[in-house]
Amino acid sequence: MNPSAVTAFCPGHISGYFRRINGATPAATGSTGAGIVIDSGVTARVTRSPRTEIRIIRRDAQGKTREQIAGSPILQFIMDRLGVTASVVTECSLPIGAGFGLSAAALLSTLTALNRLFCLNLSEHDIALNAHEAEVRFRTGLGDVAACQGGGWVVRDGPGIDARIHRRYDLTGPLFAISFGPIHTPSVLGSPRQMERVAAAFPKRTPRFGRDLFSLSQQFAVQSGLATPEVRQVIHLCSTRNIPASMTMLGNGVFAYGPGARCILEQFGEVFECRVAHSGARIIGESA
Ligand SMILES: Nc1ncnc2c1ncn2[C@@H]1O[C@H](COP(=O)(O)OP(=O)(O)OP(=O)(O)O)[C@@H](O)[C@H]1O
Ligand SMILES: CC(C)(CO)[C@@H](O)C(=O)[O-]
Repeated sequence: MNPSAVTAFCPGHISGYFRRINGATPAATGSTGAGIVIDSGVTARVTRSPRTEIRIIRRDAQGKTREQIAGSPILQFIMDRLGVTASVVTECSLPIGAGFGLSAAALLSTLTALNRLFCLNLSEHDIALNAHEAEVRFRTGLGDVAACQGGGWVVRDGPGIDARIHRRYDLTGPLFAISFGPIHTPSVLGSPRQMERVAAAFPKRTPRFGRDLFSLSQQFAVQSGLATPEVRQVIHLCSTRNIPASMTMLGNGVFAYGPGARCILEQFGEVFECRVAHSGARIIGESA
């Protein structure tokens, strides 16, 4: 029997460094780079409905609603493309637009849930392809969908979801992040001048281990000109205490590794704690 409601979860992704690659199609367009798939992301609950209604809810650590947004053009686009209507409620606790890859997580969790609700017979590959193409079209991300197909800290060797992706799990401790506010991703990704600086700052080698990812990302954040003064200040303070830290691409924020990071970050604002995720999008519940 077909379920009446399905809930799916997808982890978020913090990009440490990236370079835009333009392909002939959205599927072949994306980025290479490295980042961390995190165990905090987006949960999407979908139910049958004659009209599509989308609600985004952001909650605090206690489950209290902090923010509610009606509608999501990118989710609406993907649903129109699939030819389905449903009521969709997404929930997250990390801030939107702050470099946690939540648009990719929202797409992947919603598509995973819709696929089950309507028995669409899409493979995981089809789901990732649809999500990636939507991200590229809307300029909301380049490499987040590719990364969120699995867990770990990741190095992506090419653009798109079929690129070789190396997943590693040697960052076993807690990660902490703060946000000074969003950065409008489409404006940065759509600026040829900014993309030139980003390409020039792309590291000449790949990270050898988890902490190395932070060093390369830090150099990239500064050399690309993307690091804001407040991000630079926090990263500098972390460096003086030997704490790996860098900028959450593309958000005005910092992510840092290890137990000592919390007390530094909390001097600057609300601290979000997460860990490296071990898997990508999945169904977490359904009702008959
Ligand atoms: N949790 C969510 N639920 C549903 N839609 C979302 C969610 N997060 C983002 N979106 C959709 O994606 C659009 C673009 O989001 P945006 O790229 O700014 O967020 P992000 O992915 O968190 O940011 P970043 O690219 O910095 O990682 C939003 O305007 C919204 O329509
Ligand atoms: C462009 C980007 C930094 C923003 O989300 C990310 O998608 C990436 O790493 O390609």
